[in-house]
Amino acid sequence: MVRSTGSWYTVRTDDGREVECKVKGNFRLRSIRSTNPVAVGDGVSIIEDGSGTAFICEIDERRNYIVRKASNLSKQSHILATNLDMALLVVTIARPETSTTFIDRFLASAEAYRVPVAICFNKIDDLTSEEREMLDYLTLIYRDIGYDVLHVSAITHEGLDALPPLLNNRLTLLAGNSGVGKSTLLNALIPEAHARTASISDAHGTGMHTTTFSERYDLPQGGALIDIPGIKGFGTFEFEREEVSHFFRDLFSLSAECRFGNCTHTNEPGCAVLQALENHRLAPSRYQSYLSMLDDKDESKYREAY
Ligand SMILES: Nc1nc2c(ncn2[C@@H]2O[C@H](COP(=O)(O)OP(=O)(O)OP(=O)(O)O)[C@@H](O)[C@H]2O)c(=O)[nH]1
Ligand SMILES: [Zn+2]
Repeated sequence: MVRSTGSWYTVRTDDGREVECKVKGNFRLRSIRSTNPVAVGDGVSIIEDGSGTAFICEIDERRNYIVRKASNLSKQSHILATNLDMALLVVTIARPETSTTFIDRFLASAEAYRVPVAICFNKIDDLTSEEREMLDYLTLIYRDIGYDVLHVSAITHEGLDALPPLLNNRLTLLAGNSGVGKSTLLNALIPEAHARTASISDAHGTGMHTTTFSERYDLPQGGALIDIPGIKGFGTFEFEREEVSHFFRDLFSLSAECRFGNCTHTNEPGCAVLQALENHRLAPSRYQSYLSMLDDKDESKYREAY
C-alpha cells in the first residue's frame, strides 16, 4: 500500500499499476484496535471485481509498525507506517533549531520500536561559524554513540551523494520537525516527487505544515521513502522507569558498571553513568534528555513520545 487518503487506499501491484482500493467491511473488524486497518508499507492482496471497484482482502504479516494514539482520550491507535527498515531523522541546527531533547527522544523511541536511525543535518549551507561548531559538536556526540550522521543541503545538494547508498533498497521513514526541509529533500532525491514545499511561514523561523497525507515515494535506485503528515516522531510507546536507559545506547552500555542492577542513574552510589557525566565521557545533553523521559514517567501523565 503506497498512499492513504482516508477511506481509499492506493495499492501498487506487482505489475506496476496503481489501484484505488476500498477495504472490505468485515475486514475492519478483524484488524487490531486501530482507526485504520491498512497502513503505508503494508503488503496486501486485492480483489478486482470487474465493476471497477477493488478491495483489499488480506494484509501480510508486519515486521514492525509505528502508531500514534488516535486522540488523547481514545484507546484506539492510528498506524502510521509498517515494515520500516530505518528512519531518516532530518534535523537542523538553526532556522528552525531542532532541540537535542527532540533528537534524543526520537532516538529512544526508535530503539523501542527497533527501527535503526540515521541523523541527517540539513541546511548546512546556512550556518554561522558558531552554528557550524554546534554541528560538529553534535556530530561527534552521535557518531560516538554509533549513529550514522550526514551533513546535507537540500538546496545546494551538498552532501546528498551520501544518501542513495544508505537508502538503497530500504523502506525509510522520513521524520523531523516541521520546516527542517523534508519535502525539499524528497524533491532533491526524487525529482518526480513534487512534494509541496512551503516557505518558512513567519519571522520566528517555524515551519508551516504542508503535507496532508501519508505517501510512499519510490527511489530511483530501489527502496522508498515514507512521508507522513505532521509526524515528528514515532508517537507513543509504553515503558517502565528502569527501562528508560535501555533506549539510550550510551547510557545503557555505561550502566553495566553501575553498582545496582536497577540503578536509575539519578543519585545512586556507584553509578557509572553519573561518573561518566562527571568525567565528560557522557554528553550532558544526552543525560538531560534521559532525565526528561524519566520525568514523564514519574508524572505518569499522558505520554506522547515528543
Ligand atoms: N537554506 C536552506 N533552506 C532549506 C534547505 N532545505 C529546505 N530549506 C527551506 O526550508 C523551508 C522548509 O522546507 P520544507 O521542505 O517545506 O520543510 P518540511 O520539513 O517538509 O516541512 P513540513 O512540510 O512543515 O513538515 C523552505 O523554505 C525550504 O526552501 C536547505 O538545505 N538550505
Ligand atoms: Zn547508574
